[in-house]
Amino acid sequence: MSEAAQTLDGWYVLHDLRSIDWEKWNAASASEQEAATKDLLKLVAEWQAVENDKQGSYAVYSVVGQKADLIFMHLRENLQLLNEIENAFNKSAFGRFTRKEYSYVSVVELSSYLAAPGVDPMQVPEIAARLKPILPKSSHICFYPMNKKRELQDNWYMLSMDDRKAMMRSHGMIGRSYAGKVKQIISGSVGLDDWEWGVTLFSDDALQFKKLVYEMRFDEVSARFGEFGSFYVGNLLTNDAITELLK
Ligand code: VOV
Repeated sequence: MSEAAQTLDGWYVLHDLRSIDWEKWNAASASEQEAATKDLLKLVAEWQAVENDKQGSYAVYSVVGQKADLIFMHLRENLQLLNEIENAFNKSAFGRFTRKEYSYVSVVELSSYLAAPGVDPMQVPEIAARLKPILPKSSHICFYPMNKKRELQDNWYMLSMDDRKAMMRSHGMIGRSYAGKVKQIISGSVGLDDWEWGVTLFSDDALQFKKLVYEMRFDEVSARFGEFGSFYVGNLLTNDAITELLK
């Protein structure tokens, strides 16, 4: 049996994708619409307060294209807290105007492939901070789930640790060349959801998502082993943008 990579695991993650039922919304009275908008902004304020206390983080984006209208990303210490967030949303005046399109449950993960030997990673402040990240409020988000192949010829899980380390080093080098342009949050979901990882990218320039993902397609770990689910790309929804959207 090949040696399993050790993982460091941080906050749990919920990606919650919704569509707005515009027919219902347009049929609602102005006061109902106003109450629903207020309720959504109240939820956002609660999420922001939790983030200010460093007990979790959140992101709200509108989705471009027809897969959904909104993507909410929440990070919390445990699954119960994530469940509370989705229940509160469902019960809210705004939640009643939405349809559930997709969700993804995972946990922020760092793998040990590139860890410095003899160092306790939890004692390195930057590593601890990466496990409980405050999500950047960048202009754009890109989210997709992925697997690593388990086929006869190309089975990631049967490669030696050294081979996997070498490939992850090359992967990390490409990623690092996007420093300052793209921030990545990798969350593990083996045993939690239908794919093995959630990949969430943030950038102020959406074109950088295409450039980064394209470049990685030529790198062995993605070229040989990567399998990808649907991509969701979106624009930041500030409070003003939420009010404008629902006007
Ligand atoms: C901004 C870009 C960026 C950077 C800097 C970066 C760096 C790194 C490092 C250094 C490491 C290894 C240690 C760790 O930190 O875990 C990883 C790990 C990982 N990555 Fe990555 N990645 C990026 C970006 C990045 C992208 C765009 C993708 C999607 C791949 C694609 O083809 O679409 C990805 C995937 C992953 C995954 C699934 C893992 C876990 C693999 C496992 O088997 O455990 N990643 N990644």
